[in-house]
Amino acid sequence: MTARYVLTGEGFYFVGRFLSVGGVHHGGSVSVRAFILVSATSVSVLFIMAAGSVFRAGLFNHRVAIVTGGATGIGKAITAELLQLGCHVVIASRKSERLEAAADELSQLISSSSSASITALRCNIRQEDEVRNLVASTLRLHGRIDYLVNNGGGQFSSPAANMSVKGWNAVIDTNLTGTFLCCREVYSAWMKDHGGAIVNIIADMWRGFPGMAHTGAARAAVENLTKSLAIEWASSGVRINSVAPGTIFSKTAMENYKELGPVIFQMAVPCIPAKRLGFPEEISPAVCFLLSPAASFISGATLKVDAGQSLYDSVWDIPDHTAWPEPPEGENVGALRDMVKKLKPKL
Ligand SMILES: CCC/C=C/C(=O)SCCNC(=O)CCNC(=O)[C@H](O)C(C)(C)COP(=O)([O-])OP(=O)([O-])OC[C@H]1O[C@@H](n2cnc3c(N)ncnc32)[C@H](O)[C@@H]1OP(=O)([O-])[O-]
Ligand SMILES: NC(=O)C1=CN([C@@H]2O[C@H](COP(=O)(O)OP(=O)(O)OC[C@H]3O[C@@H](n4cnc5c(N)ncnc54)[C@H](OP(=O)(O)O)[C@@H]3O)[C@@H](O)[C@H]2O)C=CC1
Repeated sequence: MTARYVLTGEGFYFVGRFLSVGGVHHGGSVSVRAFILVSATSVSVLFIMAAGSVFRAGLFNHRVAIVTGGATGIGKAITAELLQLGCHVVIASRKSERLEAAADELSQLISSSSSASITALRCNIRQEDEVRNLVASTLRLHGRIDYLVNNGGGQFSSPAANMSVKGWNAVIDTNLTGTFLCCREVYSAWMKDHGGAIVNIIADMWRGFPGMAHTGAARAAVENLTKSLAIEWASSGVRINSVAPGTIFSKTAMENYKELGPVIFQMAVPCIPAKRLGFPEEISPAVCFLLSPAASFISGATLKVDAGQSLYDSVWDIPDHTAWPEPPEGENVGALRDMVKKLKPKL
């Protein structure tokens, strides 16, 4: 059953709390699905999920967020969810056309009674002066910055041996240094004195990132940066956490890899315990949770949102080879040779 509601009052923090929700509050504008459990003696609302957000509408009213890369893919889903929660969102990236198109589209999500707004600002996070301008412009516009989502970034696919220094640096400068610059500027200009919450998007780089080693190195560094800043900035009331997505499909993510895009995404599916790709709308609730008061005691943490992918298989195939040095001679190597001799006739 689908209906239209505005969720107000207490209750809608995240899915885990749904079963303790006592009442449903009706109004007008956020589309939700209600699952109704009917038994012989009672009819009860089992749980309710907003199409755009599972959180309480108005949770981020009058708050201000910067989302880098907020015009596409995961960043766009985060922006949409923040807007539905009443937040003023500034989206920032390099391509003005994309930014403006997304701002136009996403502004349709804002109901006339909402205090939310969306602003598009061009910024290359690799450029220190552009990051400084982004933060200054946001403060001029809204007078505060409560949240920063470092989502802008990316990489190209290449064996490490073929990477030029320029290509390596482009990825490190974007994913690591860009994230650092955004954190530092937002902290210095606002959060140092007023607190706030930061989420850094990293990746499933727990077993390395073969085929995209530059991004694996950068994301692992951002995870460590997150921990350092969680300690250094705790006394300012700043919480900072990371979200590590698994393989998340979006049109723009696929296009980034050009003709390899469909192959890269298709190859990942067997390695995902869910046996399907993830979607940006499956990342944004984790980000909103970490920004929200529901995460008030969480800092320096990483939330994997990958359906268990990081615990499972790798897309990187290692062909059979004899390139490794022989093991040291001894009784165990001898025993192995004997075992192989006995097994061989049966193979
Ligand atoms: C599915 C798996 C999980 C998915 C994870 C995701 O993140 S999905 C999200 C995916 N979304 C994104 O990743 C979105 C954002 N990504 C990007 O903007 C780019 O991928 C970027 C980070 C490389 C920056 O690029 P840019 O053009 O602004 O950078 P630039 O002009 O400053 O220097 C570029 C230098 O880097 C090199 N090089 C670049 N491309 C290739 C290549 N294909 N081949 C080889 N090399 C390449 C080359 O050396 C080049 O210099 P050259 O030889 O031209 O003088
Ligand atoms: N999709 C996936 O499977 C995974 C994605 N990630 C990461 O999540 C983030 C979002 O990716 P996704 O939505 O999938 O892919 P997209 O390609 O849609 O998003 C990347 C975004 O980053 C922006 N961006 C790139 N470089 C810069 C820069 N120098 N300055 C400012 N903005 C920049 C891009 O905008 P513009 O080009 O206009 O600058 C774009 O909006 C990225 O950091 C990505 O690497 C992590 C793990 C898995």
